[in-house]
Amino acid sequence: MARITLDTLAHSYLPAPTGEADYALKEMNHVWEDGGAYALLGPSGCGKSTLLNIISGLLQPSHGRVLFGEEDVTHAPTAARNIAQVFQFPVVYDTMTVRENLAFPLRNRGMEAAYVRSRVEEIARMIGMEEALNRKARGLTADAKQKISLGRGMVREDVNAILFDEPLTVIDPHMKFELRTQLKALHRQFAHTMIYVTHDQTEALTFADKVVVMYDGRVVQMGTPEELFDRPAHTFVGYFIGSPGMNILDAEVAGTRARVHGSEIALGERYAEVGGRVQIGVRPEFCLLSRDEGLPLRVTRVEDVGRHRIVRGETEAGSVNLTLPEGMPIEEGADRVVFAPERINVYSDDWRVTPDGRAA
Ligand SMILES: Nc1ncnc2c1ncn2[C@@H]1O[C@H](COP(=O)(O)OP(=O)(O)OP(=O)(O)O)[C@@H](O)[C@H]1O
Repeated sequence: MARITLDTLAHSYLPAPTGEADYALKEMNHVWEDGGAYALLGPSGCGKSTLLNIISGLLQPSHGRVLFGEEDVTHAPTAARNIAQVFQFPVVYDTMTVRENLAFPLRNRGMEAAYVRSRVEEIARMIGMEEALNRKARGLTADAKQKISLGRGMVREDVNAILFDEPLTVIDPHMKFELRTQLKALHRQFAHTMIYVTHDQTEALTFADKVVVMYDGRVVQMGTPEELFDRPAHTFVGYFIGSPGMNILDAEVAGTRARVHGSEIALGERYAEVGGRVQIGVRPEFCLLSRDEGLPLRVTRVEDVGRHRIVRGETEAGSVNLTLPEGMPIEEGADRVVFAPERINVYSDDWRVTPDGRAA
C-alpha cells in the first residue's frame, strides 16, 4: 500500500494549451494518505476519469508528477504500478469458475496454493459468493459478475492501491447498499488505499473517509462527509452535496450581519470585510418558517418525502428550500424563512471565507 502524492499535477488534452480553460485538470497538489478510503465525486466532465487514468498510468499528465510513496511513477506503465482496478462493467473469464476468477491475480503472481485457497475463500465470504465458488462464471447475473470483479480487485494484499471506476453502475439498486457496506468492511479489514470514482453522492458519502469533490477540473474540497455538509469550501460543494443542496443567496456582509435583498440576517460569527461576489449559504436543514421574522418567502411547493418534508419557495433574492422534520407543522401565515445563524457560511467569489477573512 502506498501514499499517493500529486505534485503540481495538471493535464491538457491539447498539444499546445494556452490558458486554464484548455486544461481538463487544473494544477493540483494533494497527498492521499496510505490506507485511506477516498471517493472522487463530481459531475460528468469534471475530470474524474482523467485523474484516475493518470494515477493508474493509462494517461501521462502534461505537467507534474505522481508519486507512490517516495517513488516517482509518472511515466511508469500501468503494469509496473502494482495497482488493482475495478471498472464500471464486469471483467470476468466466463469459462473459469468463480474460484478461478478470484484466484487469477494471485496465481499470476505465483502465490502458494494453500494461501490462494484460503485468501479466495476469505474474499468469497466477504462478497457473499462462497456457495458459488465452483460454478462457472458464464450464466451468472451481471450483479454476481460485478461482485466477482470487486472480489478480484480486493484479492491481492500487496497492491499499492485499488481504483474503482463507478463500480456499482450495473448493480441492482437494492444490492448497491449491500455492496457498498461490504466494500467499507473490506477496507476496514484490509486497510488498502482505495480510490472510488462516482458521480453519486450517496455512494461517495457512505464509502469514503475522505470525499474529494471535483468541479471544472479542480479539486474544490477534500473532506469528511461531515465537513462537506457543515462547511462546504466552495458553493459548488454546497449545491452538489445534500438533497436538496445548500441555499445560496447574494448578500452584503458586515460584522455579524448579512443584508439579503433589504433584509437583515444574523450571522453566527463576526466577519472582516468580504470582497468579490459575496454570498451566504445555508442548508435547508437549518431553515425554519416564521410568521414574524426573516426573509419574506413565497412557498411554491411542499413535498412529503417520508421522514421529513421539503418546502420549496421563492424569495426576492432567489429560491430557498427548507427541510422540515416529520411532525413539524407549517403554521398558517408563516411567510418568512429564518436561518440558524451559526449554520450560515459566507462565500467570496464562490470560495468560503472564515470569519477572520481568510479563504477557508
Ligand atoms: N481523450 C480525450 N480527448 C480530449 N478531451 C477529453 C478526453 N477525455 C476527456 N476529455 C475532456 O476532459 C474533460 C474531463 O473529462 P473526464 O472524462 O475526465 O471527466 P469525468 O468527470 O470523468 O466525466 P464522466 O463522469 O462523464 O466520465 C471533459 O471536458 C472531457 O470532454
